[in-house]
Amino acid sequence: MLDVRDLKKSFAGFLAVSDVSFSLLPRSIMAIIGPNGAGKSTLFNLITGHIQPTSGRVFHKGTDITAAAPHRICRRGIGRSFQHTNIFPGLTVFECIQAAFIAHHRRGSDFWGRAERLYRPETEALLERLGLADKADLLAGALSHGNQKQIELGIALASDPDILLLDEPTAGMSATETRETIDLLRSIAEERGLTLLFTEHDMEVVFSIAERIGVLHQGRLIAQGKPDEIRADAEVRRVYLGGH
Ligand SMILES: Nc1ncnc2c1ncn2[C@@H]1O[C@H](COP(=O)(O)OP(=O)(O)OP(=O)(O)O)[C@@H](O)[C@H]1O
Repeated sequence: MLDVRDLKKSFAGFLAVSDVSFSLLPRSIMAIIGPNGAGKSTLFNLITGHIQPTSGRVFHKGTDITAAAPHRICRRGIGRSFQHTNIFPGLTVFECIQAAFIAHHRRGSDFWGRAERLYRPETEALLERLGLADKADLLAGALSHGNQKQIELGIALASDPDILLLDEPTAGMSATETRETIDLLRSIAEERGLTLLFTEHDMEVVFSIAERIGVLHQGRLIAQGKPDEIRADAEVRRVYLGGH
């Protein structure tokens, strides 16, 4: 589904990502973990075309997508949600998701169509699935942080991705919201046959949902493998996991 080969990004001589290689099988769930500044966001930005690599390649289903424009990569089926929520606070929850459907289907410039009539059933179904149906008419900006992250997940799902990149999907959530979000992600991924790649600082989240884990340290992927293998890896324990 995704093949990252020898990816490298240098910022004025500083190697933020260094020779990173890994592959994602269809329907797999992989976490990228590592301390602050390890290069996780840079790696995601390289995959989604938001920054250009110094060298290395990214393949999506066998096609080289290295350095393609972000909207093209999104349209190919690589969706993303960000660490800091990226919603329109002045729109209702319904309008946020509806706008994402409209944007994905490029209907925004449809002069004769009334935007508010478009994609209503799709929007309603997705809100229902996210557990946000009862909040559809509330302003997105007035919702809890956890609900706003769910809206963001909905915006990413509206583009019907086959891979979803999630940057700290449970950051800032309460324990209950975190548990609900993990359950939601797992079940939506299964239903839609999604491949998930996510970063996360909460090790409980990582070890409860990831089938594979990659550990970034100073830009290098120092280990990758199944959760048990990562837990037992001496170098990973030394640089990152500590007591986990
Ligand atoms: N545009 C940039 N110019 C220069 N240095 C950068 C740039 N973007 C990131 N870096 C540096 O690259 C390194 C990796 O940063 P990155 O944000 O990818 O780490 P991260 O693992 O996502 O951290 P966090 O967990 O805090 O989000 C850091 O040292 C950062 O200062």
